Amino acid sequence: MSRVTLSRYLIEQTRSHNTPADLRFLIEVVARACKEISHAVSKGALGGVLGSMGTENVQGEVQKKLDVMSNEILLEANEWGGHLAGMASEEMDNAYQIPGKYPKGAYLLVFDPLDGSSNIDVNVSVGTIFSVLRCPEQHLSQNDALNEQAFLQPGTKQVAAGYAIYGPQTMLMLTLGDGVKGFTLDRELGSFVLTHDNIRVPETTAEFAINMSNQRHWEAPVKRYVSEMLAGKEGVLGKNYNMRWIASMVADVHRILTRGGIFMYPWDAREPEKPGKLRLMYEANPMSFIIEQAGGASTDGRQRILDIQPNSLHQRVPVFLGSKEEVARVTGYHQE
Ligand SMILES: O=P(O)(O)OC[C@H]1O[C@](O)(COP(=O)(O)O)[C@@H](O)[C@@H]1O
Ligand SMILES: [Mg+2]
Ligand SMILES: [Mg+2]
Repeated sequence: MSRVTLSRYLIEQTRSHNTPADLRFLIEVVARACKEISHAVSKGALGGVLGSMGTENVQGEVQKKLDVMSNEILLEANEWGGHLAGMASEEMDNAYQIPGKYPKGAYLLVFDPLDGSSNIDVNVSVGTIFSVLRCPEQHLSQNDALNEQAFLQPGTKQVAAGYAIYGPQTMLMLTLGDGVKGFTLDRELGSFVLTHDNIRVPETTAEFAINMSNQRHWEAPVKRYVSEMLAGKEGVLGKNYNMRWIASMVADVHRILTRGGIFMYPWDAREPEKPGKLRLMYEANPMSFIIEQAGGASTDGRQRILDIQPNSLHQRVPVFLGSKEEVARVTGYHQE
């Protein structure tokens, strides 16, 4: 069997689907950075990479050493590639402009450098989530400093999105807007190899993922939906549901891409002023693009996530994504 590496797949895309060459190079650079992060994560205590930095990010969350390292790896790898005008990250207060360069690259890269990092010290799968947007024309001129405004585009404008998952295997899941492909890192070859073609999320499911400890703080539609699932065969939904919660969005979404399910992180009343826990730009948008491209659905309970017009870089959002039928059900409950 001839192996299709990520590079070969991207070259084919350039030839047959007119994927721009600079987008192809950009994805290659991100994939290379993910290999480096995978290597750092896999070293664990041997590499002295576990534990916290003793700092907080802009959102007041404790930064792990690997959060900061992963962020630096992505910045350094992409800074001089020539394909970007700027980057934004969950771990940086402000948008990052590629220094001293004209003309600027055509794209913007947005990422959660290490998702699920609270799981690092207990050796559970974590990952890198990324999203690629076109830099709006007016921000490409020589004199215009790149600011947050350039990034505030709805998820429908993404030209590519993906995540790398660092688990028993390191995988890269990618969409260029034409389905979802899965690549597994072959460590001997040093390449991501296409192993999962045409990934589809089943439309129905009997598996849900939510942090149940927040149940008492949820809104009524979410309480209703989860209690109906818990009622099982004897309840109104007429079937037994299974529950999983890894507390790493990449790992929970990866399971859903593999065998279906619904993932929920709703608004809750612990911090009522926060719309949700997950970040629109770094987590919800790229994952929603991937899930939709695999035949699933994604909403904030009221509207399609990809249609939301962002108003700030670090904006948060409630998330309901996965198998179409279940996402439609819980979204419908919010509308009743
Ligand atoms: O600990 P909780 O509240 O269940 O939250 C888990 C969620 O938080 C996250 O870890 C947030 O991501 P970060 O690790 O990038 O901050 C998601 O991956 C996950 O779904
Ligand atoms: Mg995250
Ligand atoms: Mg993170």
